[in-house]
Amino acid sequence: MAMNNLSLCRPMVSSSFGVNPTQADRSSHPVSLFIRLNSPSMSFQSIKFKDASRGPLSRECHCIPVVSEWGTETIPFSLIKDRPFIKMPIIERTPSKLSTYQILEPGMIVLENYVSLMDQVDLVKICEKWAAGPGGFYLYRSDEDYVRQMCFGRNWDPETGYKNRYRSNGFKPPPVPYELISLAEAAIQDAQIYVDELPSMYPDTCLARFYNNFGRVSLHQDCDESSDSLRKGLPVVTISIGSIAEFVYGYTRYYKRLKSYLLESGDVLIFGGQSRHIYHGVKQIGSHTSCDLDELSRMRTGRLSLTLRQF
Ligand SMILES: O=C(O)CCC(=O)C(=O)O
Ligand SMILES: [Fe+2]
Repeated sequence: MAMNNLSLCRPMVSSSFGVNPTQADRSSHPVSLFIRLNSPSMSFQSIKFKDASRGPLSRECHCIPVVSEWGTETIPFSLIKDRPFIKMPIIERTPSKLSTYQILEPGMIVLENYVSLMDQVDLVKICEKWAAGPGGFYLYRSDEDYVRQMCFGRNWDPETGYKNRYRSNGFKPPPVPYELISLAEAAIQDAQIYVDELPSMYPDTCLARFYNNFGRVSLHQDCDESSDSLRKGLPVVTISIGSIAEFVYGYTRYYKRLKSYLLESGDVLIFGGQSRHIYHGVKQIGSHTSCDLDELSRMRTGRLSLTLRQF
């Protein structure tokens, strides 16, 4: 499988990148009421969040962590459930569903179904190359086995930001895979057609997170990048793979004013420009995922998010 075909996931903007009115329900609902209704494969019953009764998210800023047990090194963690030989069927690399987009706020957009199934499988494989090695996934909450992370390009951790070039185990993060760089750049270029004043950026760092079905990330702003990057509003690009995630966001930390959006496998979320400092978090992970992805990638049940930024 040719990895460099990743660029093919970029939709033809003029033909397949229109707004699909049926997708309009996906965003801007109050958090507590949000139900995704628009997908034939997903009804209210089929979205099972593990802990729907969770209260407001606590505040977390990447600059000011609220937990002290960050950075626990753990035993190797493979993204893959097991390693059977899978004969890959020939599948089109173009997205199977129509790519659409939703503008969430000025400078903030989701490119829905942007990454084709086969490119998602490739991205899982690329991450898996590093996942269980010394630079691979580690727990950042020692008492909660919910979210693991690893870095490409630059080391980042919630306690020290980008200050430590090496992980606590002495490992320097591998370079950002070029497939991820070109995907992020293509996504930004496509987004710039619809979003005013969205600057370009060259991703030199990528934070990969793997959430199991109890995973979440508290409300925070991404504010550890260089002052130049922040001042220019260089966008943050997150690729979602696997289980659906309830992403919450808003210009305030006030829980009731947050909006919510369900990110699905293959979606790319971008926020930059005026929204670069927006508060955001992952409230919960649902059990719904793509059976095809499950079968082809053998990724563990959960969500892989790949967040690219320019330091
Ligand atoms: O996983 C996500 O979608 C968001 C992750 C995030 O906010 C971050 O890494 O700063
Ligand atoms: Fe973030």
